[in-house]
Amino acid sequence: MTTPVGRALAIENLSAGYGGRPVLDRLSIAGIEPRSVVAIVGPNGAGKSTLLRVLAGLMSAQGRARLGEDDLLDALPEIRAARIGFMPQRLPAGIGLSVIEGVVGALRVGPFAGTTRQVHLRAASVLERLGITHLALETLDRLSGGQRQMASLAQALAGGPALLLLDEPTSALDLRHQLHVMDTIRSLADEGRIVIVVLHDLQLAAQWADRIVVLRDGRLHTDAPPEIAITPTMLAEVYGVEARIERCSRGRLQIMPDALAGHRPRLETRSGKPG
Ligand SMILES: Nc1ncnc2c1ncn2[C@@H]1O[C@H](COP(=O)(O)OP(=O)(O)OP(=O)(O)O)[C@@H](O)[C@H]1O
Repeated sequence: MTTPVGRALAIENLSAGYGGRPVLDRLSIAGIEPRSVVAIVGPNGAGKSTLLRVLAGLMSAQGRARLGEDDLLDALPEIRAARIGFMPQRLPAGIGLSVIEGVVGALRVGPFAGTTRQVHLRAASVLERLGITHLALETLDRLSGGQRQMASLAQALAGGPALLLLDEPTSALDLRHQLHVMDTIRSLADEGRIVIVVLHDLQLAAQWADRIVVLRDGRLHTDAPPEIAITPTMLAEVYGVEARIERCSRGRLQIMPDALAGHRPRLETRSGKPG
């Protein structure tokens, strides 16, 4: 894939909501450099998807979100299409296209300029990169949840955008595909892109992200590298969970949730009865 020009992303005082109900509240995330993977984490309803939708231009907001020289909130649709690849939490149903037609469609609206043959070759190479060539002719509507996620990811990264916004790309995937997708995300960033990925799996976030942004109630709670962001205190404050954090033999963080904060776990005796 072509290497995009590196552009830093800066989010300043972003506020957004639905029908007058505020969700994001003056959210600022300082300079996100090209080649970085930023994991957005936080409890259900914290505003993670809303943040991605705002950055993708799918809802209006106050504040600024600058990608290089462009303010994404004011950008023309063609500028956004050229710069951003967005993978929603769920691909809309009722699309009668095959997997490869979906990728070709994404290339047609994006910045990729080429002959019909070039567009099809590019679409085929994207499917190959994700290991889903065998799904090329399957209808999107007839795929399993995990297969749909892979097809949706293929559409998002097809045009080689500078900024990739991925909303829970691994939530329906088996272990092997999770690793494949996170590995692909890492290599996409290493090519010069920014990848912002919403994840519920903190273990994956700790292993693959350069930076963890924790949202709580639409506000920034923490923005730091994994070793600093993921702490028992953060897990208690944000998720209401008591957890231990240890390092495995490879030095990676291991998160072990023990109980809801303030609740003692029921200990089983050998006889299987609570002790
Ligand atoms: N289309 C919508 N209309 C009205 N309110 C919405 C809409 N989408 C989301 N919300 C509300 O905005 C808040 C934030 O939702 P959002 O989907 O951004 O959270 P999230 O952090 O992505 O959650 P999850 O982890 O459950 O996916 C929630 O209170 C939700 O009810």
